[in-house]
Amino acid sequence: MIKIAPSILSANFSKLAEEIIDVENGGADYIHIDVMDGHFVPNITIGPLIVEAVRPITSLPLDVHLMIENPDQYIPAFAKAGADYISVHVEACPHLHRTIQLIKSFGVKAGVVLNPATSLQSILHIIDDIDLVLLMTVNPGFGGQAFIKSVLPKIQEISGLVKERNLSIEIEVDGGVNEETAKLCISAGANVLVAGSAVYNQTDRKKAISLIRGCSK
Ligand SMILES: O=C(CO)[C@@H](O)[C@H](O)COP(=O)(O)O
Ligand SMILES: [Fe+2]
Repeated sequence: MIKIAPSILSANFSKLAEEIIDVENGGADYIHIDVMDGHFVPNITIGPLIVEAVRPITSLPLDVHLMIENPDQYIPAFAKAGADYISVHVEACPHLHRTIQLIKSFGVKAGVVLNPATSLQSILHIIDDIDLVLLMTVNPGFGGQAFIKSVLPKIQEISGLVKERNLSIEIEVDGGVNEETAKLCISAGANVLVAGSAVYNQTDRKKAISLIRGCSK
């Protein structure tokens, strides 16, 4: 079962509630929220206040992707704001195991994110502790970038590991996912596809979501 997580980064923020309801009605499985701090990545976006405002708008799980330095400082605020998943970049976590325990202490599902250049080796020690692995298929910071195909073997590698060890970890991909690149990600073993521009740049979001999921309409 392939899940689609539209990223609101590409939504029209002047009517955010409508934009979220539109993708929920269109069959989205999660709402992906990109949090950027202007330090870990060269862009600034959303804070806990927006997560809190979005929470009552939808019954879908809120999938919060933290692209920030020192995530431990802000995890409590995002958890209290209503995040269902909080994912942190391994590149921003010198004490990754502690950070994952902090996320889970709030009853929130814990994810780890790897930049395209980061190898799976960096998360092997915490593989039994996490709910989700997010593999970036662009360099984080902006929507609308081109998919980096060289990440595909890493998706296959984590997928093989998850099967071999019979783990219940979701494998999410993020960046440049569209109707075509989605097929490559699904074949490699991903089961959650984040899509920002490929959903929100279309007027018919239901059709866009179906096409990314691999349905014919
Ligand atoms: O985390 C990020 C970017 O850093 C993403 O979630 C983007 O928002 C995805 O946008 P598209 O590449 O699908 O347009
Ligand atoms: Fe993201």
